[in-house]
Amino acid sequence: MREKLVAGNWKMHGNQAENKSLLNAVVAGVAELRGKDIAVCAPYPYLSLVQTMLRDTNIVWGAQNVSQYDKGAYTGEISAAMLKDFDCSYVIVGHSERRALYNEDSHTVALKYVAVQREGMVPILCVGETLEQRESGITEKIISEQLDAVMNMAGGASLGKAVIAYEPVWAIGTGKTATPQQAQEVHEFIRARVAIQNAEEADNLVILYGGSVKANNAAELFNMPDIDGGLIGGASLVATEFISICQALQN
Ligand SMILES: O=C[C@H](O)COP(=O)(O)O
Repeated sequence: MREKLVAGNWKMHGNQAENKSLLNAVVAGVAELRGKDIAVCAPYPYLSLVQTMLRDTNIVWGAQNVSQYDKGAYTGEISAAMLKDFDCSYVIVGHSERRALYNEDSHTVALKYVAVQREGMVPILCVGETLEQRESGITEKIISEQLDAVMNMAGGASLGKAVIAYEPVWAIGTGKTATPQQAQEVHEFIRARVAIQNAEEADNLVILYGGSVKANNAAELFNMPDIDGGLIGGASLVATEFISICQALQN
């Protein structure tokens, strides 16, 4: 039985005061949801703050990126071991903003994925197509390439302890959500693709949907058979919205 998960991705937003007030509200608002998997992925400078504020709560925290290297002369980079040192649970890898704005290719994403798993954390691997790719009918080809880079990684990246987030690029921050049916179709494809290599892992794999999830559409999305929760951007910055989205896990 797969556990559903809601993970907030704060992206590059917030400051100490705003983060404290957001977390205070969210912690109180989801306290009754003990047993549900809830995470927030904060910007690096706030890792310590988030770690401290979430101690003894039912929310875990994650990071939004990681270096593919273990250690060394990589100015400005943050290693998986450093994140683990702050009790990080999840690390987003391959977000479309990083693929598009920082030229992260699927091979680099796969190296990051492996680095996260090596430290015992759970990677949230983002995959998804642009509008142009969808309209050209190559959504499945794009997703397959992004998945295969990880599945075919030498040394064997496991999809056993991982989360996949399907994030159609055209739905991110646009207010244009994929319909539950559109999302379900791709989620089902992802699970089937993973099942070719390992049916049990595919069955247990948590696949999140991300892209303009709000309080008013979360339940409908999360009720689809292959949608196991959400990766939430903008709405994770608004306590009432994020709490309602977490509550939608119960339906
Ligand atoms: O990581 C989160 C996604 O990019 C979705 O962002 P959004 O909810 O603001 O559309």
